Amino acid sequence: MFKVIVVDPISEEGLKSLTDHEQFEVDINTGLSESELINIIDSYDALIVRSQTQITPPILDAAKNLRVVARAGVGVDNIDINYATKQGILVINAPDGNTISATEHSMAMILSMARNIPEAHRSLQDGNWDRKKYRGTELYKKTLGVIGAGRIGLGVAKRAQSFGMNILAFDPYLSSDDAKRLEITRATVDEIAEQADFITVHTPLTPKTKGLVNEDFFNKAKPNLQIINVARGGIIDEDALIKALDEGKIEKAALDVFTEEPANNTPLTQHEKIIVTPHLGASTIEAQEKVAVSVANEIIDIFENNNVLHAVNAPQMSGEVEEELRPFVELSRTTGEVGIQLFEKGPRELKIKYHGEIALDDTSLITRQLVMGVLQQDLGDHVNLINALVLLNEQGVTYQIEKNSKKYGFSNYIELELVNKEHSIKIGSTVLNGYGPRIVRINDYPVDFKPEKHMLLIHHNDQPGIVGKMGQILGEHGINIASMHLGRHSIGGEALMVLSIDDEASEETIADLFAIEGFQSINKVELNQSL
Ligand SMILES: NC(=O)C1=CN([C@@H]2O[C@H](COP(=O)(O)OP(=O)(O)OC[C@H]3O[C@@H](n4cnc5c(N)ncnc54)[C@H](O)[C@@H]3O)[C@@H](O)[C@H]2O)C=CC1
Ligand SMILES: O=C(O)CCC(=O)C(=O)O
Repeated sequence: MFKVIVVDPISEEGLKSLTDHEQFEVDINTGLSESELINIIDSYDALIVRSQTQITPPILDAAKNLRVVARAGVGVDNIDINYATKQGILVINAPDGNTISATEHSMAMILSMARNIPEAHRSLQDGNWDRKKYRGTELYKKTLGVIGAGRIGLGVAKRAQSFGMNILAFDPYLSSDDAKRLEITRATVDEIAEQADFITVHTPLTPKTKGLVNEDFFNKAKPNLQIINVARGGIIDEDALIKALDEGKIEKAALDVFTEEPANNTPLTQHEKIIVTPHLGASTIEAQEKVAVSVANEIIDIFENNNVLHAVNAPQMSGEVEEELRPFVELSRTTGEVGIQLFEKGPRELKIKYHGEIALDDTSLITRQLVMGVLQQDLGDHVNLINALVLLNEQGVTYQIEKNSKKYGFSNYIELELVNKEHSIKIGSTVLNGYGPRIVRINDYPVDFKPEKHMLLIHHNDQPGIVGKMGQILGEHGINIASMHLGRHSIGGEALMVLSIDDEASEETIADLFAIEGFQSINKVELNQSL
């Protein structure tokens, strides 16, 4: 039984798949303070929020059993993503459930602003009949600047086109092909500032987008500019906006979002040239149901099938893909475990190479498994697919990835190199058709073995009789050899022996083996499990 807590008001109808599911117990407990949530969170496996509840480090620290934080909406600014990631807690969102509602709200804001609807409504209610004062502006043949051409931005662009507007868009991910197909002109932020009659922003709030529309922008703007923000407070610098409106540099603004919400104590909500709504973009029956259905179904899929469709802090994972990549996934974690045990000291850098067909795949899951293998030795179960790269960074270890679709002797080849100032170790691995996962290279030695739970890797001189002596000593210690592989550079030169044994070798056994003439070093490798 998995326990889920819902801490913000969310469509209960939309949560039905979860509330009706026999494997899940759902508690709806909204309006909790931070300390109230801290007191109860440790018994829950999943947490569902909208935008009110702030998911802070103290809550995540107390959430000892939490696997998933689900945001029933797009923006995840109320969740401390970095901290959740560090704690190994998956964060998901519902990125398209409220797109249509936010798009339509943006159009409503543009139209209300252009036609002075809120002001005219209020004036008429006050007993006036003032038709001249509330003369508006047509959208037809005007230029709309869209900053952030994602789901909502493009939705607004499409609707604005049906009003006969020309669209300029700025988004680093908008390709020229897509722009052409959508009949949108790609433009810079400056070009939008200089040419647009209306502007709408639809980016997330990031260090790059914070204050993207600022005093400098307004100085370049046309005096008839009307601007809206239904994305996140702060993308338009609020002080600069008030100044530009007061100085007549632009004409009007419409805001659904604010840097501080609830926005009860700001001149923005009282300004005569600004129309406002209290973050209503996603507030429709349909959007709230869709986002609730989305997070409810995804939570079930995560706990039942390990499928993650809308991960915010992890690669997308699906049970199916994982099944397909399973041999590589297990092999890579094991490769990391073998690598760190052979390296002995802490590495400063990991160099990961993907060669052959696998280089064409999304390898993020495999990279994380390699890193998990490396870190698990010291960090144990705390490391998982969500936090592996963050914890690696915290250990002061960098990593780099090289991909080459050319084959490297095998149709697929993964190489992990652990590096520090003094030395480096390379472990090469592959999945052989019909034979499964294999380690095929250790440094410059070609080898071929399936990693097993108890192993010994012995550097020795290639000389007659050495294998017999080793077998005899292991026998005397009651240790059976399951398999043995030898790799050497040249006859009589340095060689590497890889032994799988049925039981762990004691320190005493290793000391006795080390006494064999010609043995240079012995590394004991203990894996969490055999492949
Ligand atoms: N007011 C409300 O109730 C709602 C607000 N939102 C907010 O609307 C915003 C957009 O949401 P979606 O369209 O669903 O997201 P999306 O992820 O589909 O689109 C965001 C777009 O912004 C672009 N972008 C990111 N950084 C940029 C930059 N520096 N300059 C230009 N473009 C940049 C991205 O490339 C992406 O195409 C988000 O902030 C979201 O939280 C979403 C739903 C409801
Ligand atoms: O849940 C809400 O009403 C806010 C929606 C929103 O801002 C978002 O999804 O980013």
